[in-house]
Amino acid sequence: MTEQSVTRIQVGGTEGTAPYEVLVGRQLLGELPGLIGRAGGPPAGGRGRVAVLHPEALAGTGEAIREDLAAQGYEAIAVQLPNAEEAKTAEVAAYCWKVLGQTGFTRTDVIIGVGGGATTDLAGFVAATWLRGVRWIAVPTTVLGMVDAAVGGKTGINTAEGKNLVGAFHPPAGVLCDLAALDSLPVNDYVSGLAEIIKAGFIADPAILDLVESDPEGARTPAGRHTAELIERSIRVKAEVVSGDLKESGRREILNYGHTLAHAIEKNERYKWRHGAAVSVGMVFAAELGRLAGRLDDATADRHRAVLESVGLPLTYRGDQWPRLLETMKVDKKSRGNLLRFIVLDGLAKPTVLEGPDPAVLLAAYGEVSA
Ligand SMILES: NC(=O)c1ccc[n+]([C@@H]2O[C@H](COP(=O)([O-])OP(=O)(O)OC[C@H]3O[C@@H](n4cnc5c(N)ncnc54)[C@H](O)[C@@H]3O)[C@@H](O)[C@H]2O)c1
Ligand SMILES: O=C(O)C(=O)C[C@@H](O)[C@H](O)[C@H](O)COP(=O)(O)O
Ligand SMILES: [Zn+2]
Repeated sequence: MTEQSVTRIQVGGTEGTAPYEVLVGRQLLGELPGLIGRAGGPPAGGRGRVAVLHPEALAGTGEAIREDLAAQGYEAIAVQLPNAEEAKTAEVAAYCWKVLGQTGFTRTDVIIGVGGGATTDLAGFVAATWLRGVRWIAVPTTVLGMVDAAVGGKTGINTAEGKNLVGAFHPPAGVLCDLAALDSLPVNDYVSGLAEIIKAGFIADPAILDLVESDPEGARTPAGRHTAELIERSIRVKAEVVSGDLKESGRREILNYGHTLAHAIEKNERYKWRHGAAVSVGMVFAAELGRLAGRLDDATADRHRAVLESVGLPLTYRGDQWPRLLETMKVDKKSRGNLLRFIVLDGLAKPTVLEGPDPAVLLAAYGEVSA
């Protein structure tokens, strides 16, 4: 991809939803008005209303986008959200509904979520629920947001009982990934997104793992020589999966690799852990579970620790938390009644579901990630 070129990745429409594009490039914000129009925007002539939802850390960016849209004739408001997971609450959603109600937001108006995955999850959830569904556009500004959260239509909030337990499947009308946004991303947040990239490598595209292993230091920075390819390959993995299973009735579950334990860790840490850090530990756990269940070869299981550690992601969690983590995993969205279900690998890029593993095997796998 050259400096000014834009990569367009298609996400197919399914289950009554429209197809959309994920744009990857630089200086992409000029694409917003066109996307708003294609999003079934306001009546001809009228520019209508646009709500730019952004985190506190991106107040300048949010206001700049609002000003630009106002200059183009939109009635544009900016709504500041808390940073990170503090945005993914019912209270913040209710605040957004109040603002939209007071602004007279109608079904031809558009919500724009500008921020990381926590912001786009909340913005998408507000779009899914306001007036039973208005259109929205995602402008992810983190690695994790670009390669995963903004694509695929999963939106939602956390509750005291668990991660993402309230939400809706509500695909965006388009996704703008401006790689320039990554220049200001703190390194720990940047590295957190690498967990989802490495996940895509293990479940579907092993070339991603080769790229990370060839330059782990470079993988940790926006200036890395493989940055654009790592991001685009990961988006393509997600786009291909969600194009065939929007509502996770089957194959989409593979994108949840490492997440059963990850979400339990995030809840146990009161959502203070970065999602990617929890997913990293969750993937090592899932690899050990696959190995102990006789499904995964040693080389691929061992490769998990090597690749994740090479970019600075954690491999272990507190060893004294198993009972609480197990309880939380029971309300994981992949569970069916009392049946625990895990995504494991039958080999590299061969994800599958392991149903009802022996509790002793689960405990032994946890022992392998216990600090
Ligand atoms: N819906 C999905 O399919 C999906 C997929 C993966 C993850 N997620 C969710 O995404 C969330 C994690 O997203 P994340 O890793 O992007 O974290 P995040 O949204 O919490 O952002 C991390 C921090 O960086 C700040 N920030 C964002 N962009 C920045 C930038 N360009 N420069 C400087 N600071 C910036 C944010 O304000 C925040 O403080 C989790 O809640 C996870 O559950 C959702
Ligand atoms: O898009 C999906 O499907 C995923 O599982 C992607 C995950 O990386 C993401 O964290 C997702 O939010 C987890 O889904 P959940 O249904 O377990 O909340
Ligand atoms: Zn995830």
